[in-house]
Amino acid sequence: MDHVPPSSQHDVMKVKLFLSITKPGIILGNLITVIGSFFLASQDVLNIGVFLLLIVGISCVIASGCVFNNIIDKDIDSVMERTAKRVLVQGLMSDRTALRYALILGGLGFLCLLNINLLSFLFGLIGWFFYVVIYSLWAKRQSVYGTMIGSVSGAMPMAVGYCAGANRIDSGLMILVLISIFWQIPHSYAIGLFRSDDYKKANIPLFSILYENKKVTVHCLLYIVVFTLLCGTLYLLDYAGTFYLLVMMLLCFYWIWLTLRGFYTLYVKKWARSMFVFSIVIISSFSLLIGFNY
Ligand code: HEM
Ligand SMILES: CC(C)=CCC/C(C)=C/CC/C(C)=C/COP(=O)(O)OP(=O)(O)O
Repeated sequence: MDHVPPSSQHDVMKVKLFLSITKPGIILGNLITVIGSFFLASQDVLNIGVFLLLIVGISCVIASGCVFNNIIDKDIDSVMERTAKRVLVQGLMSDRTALRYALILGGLGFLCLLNINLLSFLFGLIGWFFYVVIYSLWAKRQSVYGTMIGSVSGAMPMAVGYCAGANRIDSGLMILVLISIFWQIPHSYAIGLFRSDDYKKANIPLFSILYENKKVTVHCLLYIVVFTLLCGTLYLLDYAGTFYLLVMMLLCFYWIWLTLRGFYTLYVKKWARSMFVFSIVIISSFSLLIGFNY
């Protein structure tokens, strides 16, 4: 027998809807990079108040962007198997409610970032603008460069974290942004390969759909080699220590080896999925290492 009263069950369902429409997986992934870059930039002094404002602020700003994306992408999401069960596609929430929710999340998030410093606020705004306006409204549907544009937005949470800790633009910030961009492109090309049927159905002009697998693999390899060099540069400029360098180089070489296997694999989707999983492993390890090994 079910002992939960129907009204509480209804409330739990509602909370779940409001949570899932914010894409919690993407928020959590970004939070790992935000925390790493904040700890790296904070060096000796860790301001707990700023840390809390940062976590709440950037989570709400990303959540706002993701709810807007859900509203804009409803037609695309409805034809892709992976996204067909999303809240708005299923009609479980009205667009109007979602829009109000996105505005409240954005307002709250930007207020928190503004209370940290102007740079954190501005980088948050750039990230939101790139994701909602340039990526979701235009590039994802129209341009083969959609992934590059999306990756600019995805790099901004790291810039926000860095500026919350250091409040300046310097070589450390620029390398972190580049590392994030060069990581995201193979991350999303891999997804494009193992979800190719979905993206074809939705008519999304992804690089990994328009070009043959070998060319995509060559591009992934180039991005990952540059990512490796950038990781090394962070050590050379003294932003990270020897333990960071050793572990990162091992992980990068493994990623390069995994990419090379793409040239002769017969199971492209299986290989692409392993590239996606490893991209998550390497960015999480990177964030932990820069955060704890000054
Ligand atoms: C720093 C930026 C990024 C981070 C930290 C990140 C992190 C993640 C994480 C942790 C997941 C798994 C959780 C989930 O599926 O909800 C994921 C999935 C995904 N990411 Fe990323 N991502 C970033 C950028 C991008 C970019 C630029 C794109 C595409 C242009 C992208 C597209 C996707 C898609 C489509 C999935 C779902 C994959 C699937 O299950 O089929 N991500 N990302
Ligand atoms: C400050 C700020 C708001 C930064 C943005 C952070 C962020 C959301 C990063 C992910 C970037 C991205 C292009 C994801 C794919 O979206 P998609 O719409 O192609 O994914 P989907 O198919 O799962 O909807």
